Formats: sequence, structure tokens, C-alpha cells
Amino acid sequence: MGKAPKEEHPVKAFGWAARDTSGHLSPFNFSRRATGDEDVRFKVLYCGICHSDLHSIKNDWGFSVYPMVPGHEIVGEVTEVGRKVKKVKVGDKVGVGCMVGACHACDNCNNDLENYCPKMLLTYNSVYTDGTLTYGGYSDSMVANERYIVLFPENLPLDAGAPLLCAGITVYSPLKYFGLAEPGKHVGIVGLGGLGHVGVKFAKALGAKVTVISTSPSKKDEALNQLGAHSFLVSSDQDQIQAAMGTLDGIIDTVSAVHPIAPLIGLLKSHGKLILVGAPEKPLELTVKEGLAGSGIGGMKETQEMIDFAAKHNITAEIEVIQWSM
Ligand SMILES: NC(=O)c1ccc[n+]([C@@H]2O[C@H](COP(=O)([O-])OP(=O)(O)OC[C@H]3O[C@@H](n4cnc5c(N)ncnc54)[C@H](O)[C@@H]3O)[C@@H](O)[C@H]2O)c1
Ligand SMILES: [Zn+2]
Repeated sequence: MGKAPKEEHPVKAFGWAARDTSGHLSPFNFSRRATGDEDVRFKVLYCGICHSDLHSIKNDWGFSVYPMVPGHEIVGEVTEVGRKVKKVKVGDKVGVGCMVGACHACDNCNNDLENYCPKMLLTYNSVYTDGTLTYGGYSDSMVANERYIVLFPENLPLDAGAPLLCAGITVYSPLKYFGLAEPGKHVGIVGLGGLGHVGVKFAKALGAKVTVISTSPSKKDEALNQLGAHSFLVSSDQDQIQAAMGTLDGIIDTVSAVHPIAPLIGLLKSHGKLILVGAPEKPLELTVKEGLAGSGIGGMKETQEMIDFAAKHNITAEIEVIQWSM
């Protein structure tokens, strides 16, 4: 048997861990590696809660390993850097998103798409190159290779900026990749949760016209008046959906559960794409395949670009801050 998590490495750490699929987290003493030559260590100040954390805690996807310290929207202040680190210095404000490693040799890695590297290592629930389990940001400290460190510009608030490290890049990347990040383009955002609401903000800041599509009529005010979307469709209202057929250049679907997608495809112009970023526990039942695409987070270069863009355009997530104490 290997060593206990609190003895594997020299640096003591404290976090909140899921031990089973119940959804409860409890205090957890573990350890993190010493700061390597290319590593950045930081004190965690805030960590976002993404729906993927909930899927993982509850083992919705079937590959959870316990004890699990979730959290992949992690921000804090640098406390130590390895001797080869160039990107940041002690005192800088930084973040880590969904990944902490990849092979750095394949075509994807060479093209700044570590997120599609077959050997990509998740911030938690992955086995790191040293054979130990990775632990996420619901903890007091973090250490990661500098390639996976995102520098936070001075004016981007750490608390409301943290969710951008996953939610932000997950919507920003497909907006750019599918040519939707342009004035004159009309983008649909399905689901107004964590990903969806920052999706509206990014699409607008990139110049697109935005329509929110939701099952909840009660979200109309938030969509139009707080987030500034141009229009709002209730997905069960056949008249509204019929009237909007063939009007959208692309749709980003952020829904976290299985739901019908055929009606959404009807909203697209010809050659428009429905881009699925939600990750329900079961695959969607597809009756139509044309016009469908998927997208998973984004590479590190693009994640830094997204954070810099957010700082320039004052884009942050709407947040509620929860304190934790030992
Ligand atoms: N592709 C990626 O790289 C990536 C990255 C982050 C999150 N995700 C996934 O995206 C999804 C959304 O994450 P989030 O943090 O925004 O979650 P969230 O819970 O904040 O938002 C989900 C939204 O979906 C809506 N919804 C839930 N069930 C629905 C249903 N049956 N029909 C219609 N709407 C429904 C909710 O009302 C909510 O508005 C999750 O599945 C998450 O795992 C994927
Ligand atoms: Zn996430």
C-alpha cells in the first residue's frame, strides 16, 4: 500500500474532500509536493464552484476517485516560485483552471491545445506524473507547473474573476473557434447558469447579438436587464421558438442535464453550429447530427488571452462568496 495522502509529500495542506457520492465534503489533511524548478506555489484565496465539481463529487461520470478535493477555478497569491520560473514572481495574483499537466510533445500541446492532449491531467481526480492523486482548490494552498498558471491582471477582482478560469474559457473558446466572436453575428446561449451568464457577457463584449434560450421564464429579467442580452426565448413556448427559426449563427448549449436538442438546431441558420459544452451524466439522444459540435475548456495560451480580455472589458462572474474555516 502507498503512503497516506498526508505523508506523500513534504508540504502539509488542508482542504475539503468528498469521501463518497453523498455530496458532503469534510475536512481533509493531505500534502502537496515541494516547489519544483518549474513550479509556482500559491496561497488559495478563492475557488469557484463549477457544475463539473458537482458531477465529479457525485460520480455522475463514473470515474471519481475518493477522497477527492474538488475545485478548478482557483485563485490566490504566489508564495514561492521554482528557479526556472519566468512567468510570475512572489506576490503576483494568479489562477489555475481545469488542468495541471499534459504531455507537452503531441500536436495538440504544440498548438497550445493542452486541453485536447490525450495525456491531459486534471487539477483533481487525476494521477500526476509522480504517481500521486491531484487535489483541487477547495484547499489552503496550490502548486502547479508554470505552464498551467494564469496571471491575473491588477484590475480583475480575484473572487469574481475565479469562475472565468473554467466557465469563462469554456464559452470564450468556442465563440472564437466557430467565428461567432464578431459584430453582426447572432449567438444563442442555452441555459443561464455559471457558464451561460458569462457566455452572454463575453459574446456581447466580442460584438455579437445575443439571444438567451431558457426553460425558466423567470430568468428573462436577468438576461435582458442585468446581462444585456438582446432577446430571450422560453424553450417550451412554441410560438416564440417558431418565430426565431433560422436566425442564429451559432448556439452555445450549457445545460447540465439531458435535454432535447433537435428544436435548438432549428433555430440555426444553414451551416450554423450548435456547440454542446454541458456535460450531462448520460449522452444526449441525437436524432440530428448535422450542425453539431462540442468544445472542452481551452488551452493555456487562450485562457490567458481570455483573462486579459475579461480584465479589459470588465467581465466578471456574478458571485456569492462563502467563507470556510477550519
Ligand atoms: N465543456 C467543458 O469544458 C465544460 C466546462 C465546464 C462545465 N461544463 C459543464 O457544463 C454544464 C454547465 O455547468 P455550469 O457550471 O454552468 O452549471 P450551472 O448549474 O450553473 O448551469 C446549468 C444550467 O442548466 C440549466 N438546466 C439544468 N437542467 C436542465 C434541463 N433539464 N433543461 C434545461 N435546462 C436545464 C440550469 O437551470 C442552469 O441554468 C455542466 O454539465 C458542466 O459539467 C463543461
Ligand atoms: Zn468547470
